[in-house]
Amino acid sequence: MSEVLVVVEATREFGVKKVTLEMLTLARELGAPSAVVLGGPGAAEALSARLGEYGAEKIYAAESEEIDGYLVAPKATVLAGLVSRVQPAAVLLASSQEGKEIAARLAVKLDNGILTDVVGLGADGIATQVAFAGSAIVKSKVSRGLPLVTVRPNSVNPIPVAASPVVEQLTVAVTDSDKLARVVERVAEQKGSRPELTEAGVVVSGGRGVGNADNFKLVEELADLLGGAVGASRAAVDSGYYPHQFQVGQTGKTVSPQLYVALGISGAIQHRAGMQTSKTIVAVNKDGEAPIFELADFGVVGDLFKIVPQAADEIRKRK
Ligand SMILES: Cc1cc2nc3c(=O)[nH]c(=O)nc-3n(C[C@H](O)[C@H](O)[C@H](O)COP(=O)(O)OP(=O)(O)OC[C@H]3O[C@@H](n4cnc5c(N)ncnc54)[C@H](O)[C@@H]3O)c2cc1C
Repeated sequence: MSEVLVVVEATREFGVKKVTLEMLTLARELGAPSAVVLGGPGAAEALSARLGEYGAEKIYAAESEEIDGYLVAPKATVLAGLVSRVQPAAVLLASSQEGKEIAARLAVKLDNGILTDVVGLGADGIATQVAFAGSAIVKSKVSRGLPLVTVRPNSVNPIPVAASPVVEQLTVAVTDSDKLARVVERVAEQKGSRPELTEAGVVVSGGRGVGNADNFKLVEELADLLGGAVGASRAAVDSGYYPHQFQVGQTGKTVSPQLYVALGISGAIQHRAGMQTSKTIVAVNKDGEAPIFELADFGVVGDLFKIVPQAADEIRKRK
């Protein structure tokens, strides 16, 4: 069975990211999953147990200060060498900012096609892809080279299958032009206890209808009760109600949780672009004609300041 390379996304504090486990699950349907860890010295050892729990049969470890100390260029170079040698059935990266940039550089180096924002991939190489800012779902296939795809977080249900991965150390040889953008400092994001927005199973978002920054406590309270992340529309962000890194939409983050709750959000096309692949959408809006209701699985026409506290009380009771 051909290998399928999964490029590992991980953080220093929390280890392997959920999207990596999702990609390993997807890779198992396509061939033999091999995880590729690109990081500083010792990076693979810290991650290997978790990667094995999700079926990684092999781990390629490219560990070097040259990988850790520079932006994505060295990673693309190492990957290009590995892909040329192994000739995998497919290469999967996360549809994150970094994953997409590595994939794009890899595609150029290999003169290979690329598909981004993929939400499904068959053994025949046909991908289901979210295109045109989320307004279209298309079937596509890389017609030049191997399937090189970036996978959107939350597209696949991660299922563990134990494996005992063999670790192979890769030689890291990068060029001077790979080392033009050096990392000078890393600052851990202040996150609190909420899950990361793009990886959360539940997202509760507030829009201009929330009215002001203080009222966003209501959005946060509901998110916390549901164990979810908080999002915001651009109008809410532009009005200063909530920080920009939580913006959902065409010019913000793309989310695809099991449950998306939209509070006081009208449902403009640019907002929908970032959340319309959510599995279940619940909307609360006092305007029954708001476009968000065209998309919602469950809609409540009413004042969010009455509805949300009632919903929160009910959730507390049932807990
Ligand atoms: C190039 C471009 C990129 C963009 N990118 C994004 C993007 O990434 N993300 C994004 O979100 N937008 C984006 N926008 C903006 C987008 O077009 C909309 O303006 C924005 O999404 C509107 O945000 P909103 O729904 O919160 O506000 P509004 O459209 O003002 O809607 C507020 C809603 O709240 C309801 N409401 C008010 N009070 C209450 C209450 N008490 N209870 C219940 N409901 C209430 C109202 O009925 C209304 O439907 C972009 C626009 C452009 C041009």
